[in-house]
Amino acid sequence: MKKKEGWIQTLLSFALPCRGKMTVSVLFAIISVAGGFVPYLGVYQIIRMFIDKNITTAGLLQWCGVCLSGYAVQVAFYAFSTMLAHISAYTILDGLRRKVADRLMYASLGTVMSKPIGTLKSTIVDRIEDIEPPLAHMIPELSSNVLLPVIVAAALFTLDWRMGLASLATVPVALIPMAVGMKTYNSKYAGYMAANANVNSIIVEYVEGIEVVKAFNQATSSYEKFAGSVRSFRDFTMEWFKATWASMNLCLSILPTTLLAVLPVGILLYRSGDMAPAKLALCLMLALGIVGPLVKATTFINVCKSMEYAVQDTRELLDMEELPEAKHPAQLHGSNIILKDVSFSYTGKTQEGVLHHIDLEMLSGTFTALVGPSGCGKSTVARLIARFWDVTEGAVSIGGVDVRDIPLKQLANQVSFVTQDNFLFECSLKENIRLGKPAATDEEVFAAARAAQCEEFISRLERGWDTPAGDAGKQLSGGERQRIAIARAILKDSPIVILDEATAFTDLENEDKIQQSILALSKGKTLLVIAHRLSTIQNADQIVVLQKGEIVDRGVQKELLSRCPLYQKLWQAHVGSKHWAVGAEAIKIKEEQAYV
Ligand SMILES: Nc1ncnc2c1ncn2[C@@H]1O[C@H](COP(=O)(O)OP(=O)(O)OP(=O)(O)O)[C@@H](O)[C@H]1O
Repeated sequence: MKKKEGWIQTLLSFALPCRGKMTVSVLFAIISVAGGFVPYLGVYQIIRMFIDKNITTAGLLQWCGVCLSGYAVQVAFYAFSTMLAHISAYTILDGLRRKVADRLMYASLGTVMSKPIGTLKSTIVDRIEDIEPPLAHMIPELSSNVLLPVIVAAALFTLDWRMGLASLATVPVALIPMAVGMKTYNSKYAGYMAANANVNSIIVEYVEGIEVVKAFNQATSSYEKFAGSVRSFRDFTMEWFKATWASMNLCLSILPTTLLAVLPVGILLYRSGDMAPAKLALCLMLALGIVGPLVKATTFINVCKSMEYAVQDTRELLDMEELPEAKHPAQLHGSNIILKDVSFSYTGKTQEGVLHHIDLEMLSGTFTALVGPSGCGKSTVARLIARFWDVTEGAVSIGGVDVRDIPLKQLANQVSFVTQDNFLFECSLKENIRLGKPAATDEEVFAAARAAQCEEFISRLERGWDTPAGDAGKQLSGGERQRIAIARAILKDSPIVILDEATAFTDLENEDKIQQSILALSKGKTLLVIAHRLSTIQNADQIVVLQKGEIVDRGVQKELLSRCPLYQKLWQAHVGSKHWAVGAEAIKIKEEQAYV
């Protein structure tokens, strides 16, 4: 089994495309730190001039200039270092988001759908963003905050090893309460992240389900659930804070007390004649210089931890298994679709199978309809043809080639899938239709929309074709949204069209328009309709009746009506529902009863 790599290794692999810029950024940070050290030396020389009574204006100006130059180098290189670190950080973030998006595209739909939408959103938007501050700030800041005390301590040891030791004397003392506070840090941080994820998912559920919440008057109980999770998040963080604030504050109070040891040692050395006053002044200045950066470095502990989680969550998405893909374009012969002894289970376990030994042939240019009770596996058949999942047993082929041997892009060009969701993207209606063929001219888009019977309702909208889908979505009926999706598929003009009908029931006018748009879409194509409205499939070349994942009969409508009890039942239910359509009240009742 492949050994799981550590998060730092993973982060470094993310940073690989920017390794040049990152290295230069670190180098600049080091130069900046070295520049920051120069003023200490300048001040030391000035103090020496005073003590030796050797003060000259030129000497003073010279050392002031040295101090200023050192400071200028520190500031300028720090700015360059942060700039490079930011450019690298955003380039890395951009690359990561693209890679995750690619993974979502090439992983099986099942793998993607097994991740809660809240988790996907929070990883792609928030968690990846969490990697930016550490990358952009930690490199220059951490390198200076760690490197500067190290250089200063080394300088102190060089000047006098006793002063060097004294300057570090309080550090181990400060580390004791810190170690106590950090004892449960990993488990507490994990708990914090879990509580945070819980709040996130409850917020997403609350917002996404707001329609149901309102419809079923669940505002109070849903709000309580939401408020409860926020409360428990607050309680958890408060408890953690209470448990650690004393030790962490103790650590932060002890860390800056370097003078407590340096001052007495320095005075003793001075009195014994081992240390000149100028050297003592320099040692005291240097000792003070250790404190600030060290305290700042402790704040990076949390930043590192949040980055660890962000890197791991991102890695998890990047590790999603991709569907194995053929490398070379396949030679397809027509657009026949053949399912040969196909069995399928969403879980991969045979005993939980949804389809059992399906043999089905759809010839090029013919119209096939799949009917059957709800949950019998109609949509699953369609998804296997579009290779949203791979079959568990058997094979699906298009144009004589197993779909697993057709590159995904080529397959996507072969098949138009109009699903029940009729998802509209956040752009204008015109652009939503153009998604079917990005290079299409406006005229081609309008022609497709006309063929899909969209023109009339789009012209009713104030901004017409340019209405943003979000605004339009609120004003469009389910049937109208479906016609937009059909227009998209007409424009795509692929040889195979799969239509998963949206609703079991629609008003007669809408049904007629949908019928006309399907007719325009399916001219000369291999058409597969997952039928909920049996009136739309009466003229199908073959109607396939599914029950519990098995084909129970197939034929044209006339044949099935004469011999297939299940089809007769479905037809009766459909015809019955038509009668109910007379009154608006009745429509509601029948919608609840419709089970096809
Ligand atoms: N992503 C999934 N993961 C696990 N099980 C699923 C998934 N999608 C569907 N199923 C199950 O597979 C079975 C067949 O579902 P499918 O959607 O193919 O039925 P259908 O005949 O199209 O139903 P409907 O007419 O209600 O749309 C059902 O029992 C369903 O619960």
